[in-house]
Amino acid sequence: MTSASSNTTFILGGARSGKSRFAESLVTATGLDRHYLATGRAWDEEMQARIIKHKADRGPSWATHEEPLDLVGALAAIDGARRIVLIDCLTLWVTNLMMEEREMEAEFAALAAFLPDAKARLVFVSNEVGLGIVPDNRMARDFRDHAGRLHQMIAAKADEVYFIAAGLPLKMKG
Ligand SMILES: Nc1nc2c(ncn2[C@@H]2O[C@H](COP(=O)(O)OP(=O)(O)OP(=O)(O)O)[C@@H](O)[C@H]2O)c(=O)[nH]1
Repeated sequence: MTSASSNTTFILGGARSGKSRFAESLVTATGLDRHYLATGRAWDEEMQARIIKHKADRGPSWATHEEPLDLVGALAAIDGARRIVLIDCLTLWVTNLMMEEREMEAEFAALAAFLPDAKARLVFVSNEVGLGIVPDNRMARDFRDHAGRLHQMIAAKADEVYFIAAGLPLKMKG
């Protein structure tokens, strides 16, 4: 559970590591107004079905927001005291920014600048994609590097950081 004073939590883990479930239980335990900010897009039927199930599993006590690119704009629109926002997930945001050929460092800097001013508590979820072998193509290497830089920035600013493996949280900071 996050401590009462923590404002930003970062949850990092592999695919199907249980990070989203851990993040959702952490948010629920705070008793604050729950907001889910999805960066993912329903690009095929499998993803559509997965999203429908995720929404049903979260239930009506969550407000759902979907924003693939303007993360800071979406956070600013949701922001407010007594609120907690689960952002799921940063690697999909990085993917979407790369597809639109956005200036990554500027996007990351805008997010870094927003964090200290946020009135809502923020819980970021992301995929650790840097533990395998070096990808054999340029785009995948760029993606891995952007994600790694963004993760370092968020972890440095977060009050609490967890790494999730096999459904088990390892607290790394806070
Ligand atoms: N657009 C949209 N996407 C959603 C919604 N709910 C969940 N998602 C997406 O579903 C993704 C997580 O689902 P999964 O692929 O099943 O989980 P995972 O991240 O591989 O696995 P875990 O580590 O176990 O959480 C998130 O990154 C979200 O972007 C929603 O309401 N709308």
